[in-house]
Amino acid sequence: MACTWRDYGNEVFRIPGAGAMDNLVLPAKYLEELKRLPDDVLDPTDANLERVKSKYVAPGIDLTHLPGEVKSWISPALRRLRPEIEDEVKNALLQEVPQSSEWTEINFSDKMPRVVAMVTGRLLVGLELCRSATYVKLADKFTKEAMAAAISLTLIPSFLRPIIAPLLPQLWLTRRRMAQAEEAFGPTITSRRLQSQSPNRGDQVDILQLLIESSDVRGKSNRDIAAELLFINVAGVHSTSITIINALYWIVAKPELIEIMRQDVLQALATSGGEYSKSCLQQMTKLDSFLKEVMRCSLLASVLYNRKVVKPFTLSNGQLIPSGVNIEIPSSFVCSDTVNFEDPGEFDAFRFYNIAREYQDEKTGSYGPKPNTEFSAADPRILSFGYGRRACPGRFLAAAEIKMILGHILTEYEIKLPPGVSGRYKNLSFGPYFFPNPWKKILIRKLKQS
Ligand code: HEM
Repeated sequence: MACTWRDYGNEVFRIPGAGAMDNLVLPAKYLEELKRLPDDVLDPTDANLERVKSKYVAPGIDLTHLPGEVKSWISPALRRLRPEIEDEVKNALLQEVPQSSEWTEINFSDKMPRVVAMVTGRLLVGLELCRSATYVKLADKFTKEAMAAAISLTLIPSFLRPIIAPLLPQLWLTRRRMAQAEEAFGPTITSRRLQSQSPNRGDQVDILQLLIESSDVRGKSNRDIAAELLFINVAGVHSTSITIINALYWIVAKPELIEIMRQDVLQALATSGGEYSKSCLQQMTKLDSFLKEVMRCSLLASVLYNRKVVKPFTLSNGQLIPSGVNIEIPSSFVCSDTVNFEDPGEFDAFRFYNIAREYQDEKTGSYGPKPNTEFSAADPRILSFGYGRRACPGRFLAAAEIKMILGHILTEYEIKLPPGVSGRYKNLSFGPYFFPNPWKKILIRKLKQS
């Protein structure tokens, strides 16, 4: 009989893999003690780069400093650039979504990665580049092809990878995209290098500029910088667009939610003069709860919180964890455990909204310290954004983008399942990854302005 997470979710167990080292799956009860271990004992960067097989996808390119650079840049950038994100959301939806008042079929798996590439690109590379057809195509295609290459490599035993990798068509594609990116972004990188040396250097605020400036110190080429940009897209665009598609598949399957979420967005916008300000986004409490439930019920992977063990350590139960192995936490088990959630098998859009309200002060209306009810919290009961010091630094940006994109779709369009279709489109899985079925369609039409 097949084993389930319920049989093993609370034990340490080993997954013999095709990798050089096995994966150890640790129960979530150890998260707090794992969180206290320094990076020279548990290393997320190595584990994440191994997961995307960067050694093969981008040979000879050092990507280890990227998490630090993204982390230092992202929060100030989000504070400064929120209006620009909103502007780009409007532009990207105009470009990618049919504007007809007649019902039209749309495949969001094709369209959403391009929308998110443009919106995230506005922060990463600025207005001019993020709207160029070549940038959007490269960001979209490289993200998909790099994920496909990583998954294919995972299936090949590690000792055979150096021999088989050069024969893999997925790797030819990613290498071709990197060469195209160097050619396409090269002139911008070169001209910005010159500007940054000039006393009249403009106040560029995107990450491309930071990568260029740090590359002068690190002696990096245009090829290195172009590859770094593509990998930031892999981190940012893929998970954000999958989360939006998951949310759309849930909401059309439960159409009674559409009007409730639309009103939640409109009421929040009414308090901010129609602008997606920080406080307006925070006031979309029902949408926030819905999105967190989407994350819980449509996980991106069955195991998360990947770390490479650099030095051996001992768990509080006395078990020695040796160096060299990868560890991970069984997110599929954690987020469906009755210890963490009541009726975990139910999709309850208001689950976190209702929990948060229990913590609301009746007199002032303000919330006390809420137990991780926000979508963007790095919640150990769901783990979609990881956990601890090295949790996803892009989660606040992702939350802002997702709310703005869904907010615009809900308030400017009507959406529904095609005739004859009912229920939620089932997600597909490959290895530990889950993703929305890329062949499914939704009907959309522009809302009539009253
Ligand atoms: C819904 C969208 C997103 C999801 C679900 C997501 C998920 C994750 C997860 C699970 C991790 C590993 C954390 C850990 O192991 O503790 C991570 C790390 C990371 N994410 Fe995200 N992410 C999202 C969006 C973004 C965006 C928009 C960016 C930036 C543009 C970004 C940049 C990063 C970076 C740089 C890391 C590595 C952090 C480190 O090693 O310190 N992510 N993300």
